Amino acid sequence: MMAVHSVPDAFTTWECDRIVAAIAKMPTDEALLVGRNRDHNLRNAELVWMDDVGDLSWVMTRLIEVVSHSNNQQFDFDVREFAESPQIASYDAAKGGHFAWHSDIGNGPAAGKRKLTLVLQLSNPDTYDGGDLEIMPSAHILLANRAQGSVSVFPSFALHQVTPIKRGIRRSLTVWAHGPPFR
Ligand SMILES: O=C(O)CCC(=O)C(=O)O
Ligand SMILES: [Fe+2]
Repeated sequence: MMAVHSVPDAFTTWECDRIVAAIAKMPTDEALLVGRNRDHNLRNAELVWMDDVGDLSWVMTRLIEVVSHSNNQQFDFDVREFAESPQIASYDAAKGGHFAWHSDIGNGPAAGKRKLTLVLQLSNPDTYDGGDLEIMPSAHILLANRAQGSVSVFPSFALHQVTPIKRGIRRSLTVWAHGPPFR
């Protein structure tokens, strides 16, 4: 069954705060969508690519462990590499932050090989309203754990969205695991 694999305490709140502090100094890109379209009806967020930030290699090490464990526990997909930098997104209520229903499998050389999507909740859920990550791995919509430090892993083809944020700022880290196309 293609559900969502949830890891409640993948990172501590202290670790999440360290990641947010490291990216706070970086200039942001306006969110580019799969296929590099800009469409604020679909997504409004600001992005930092983790590979552009100074030493966060400990984060990548942990992300690889979590994805490997989730894949072994639940998916058993043929995943072989992390072909793209993790992305840290900020959704700001003051800017209409959201991301409408989409799948992460795109047309580019890397986006076309996405097999698993991992999302880490970087923000304390008491500091924002809305901004829910909803995932539809089958006919039902699942609400991702909002707890800071929790991780949700799901097939990259599954539709998912971030509902409009109503108060505050929500930050998330997304990383994809890649492999040969499904067949
Ligand atoms: O911010 C999130 O929770 C999801 C991000 C996302 O879906 C993506 O970057 O493709
Ligand atoms: Fe996505």
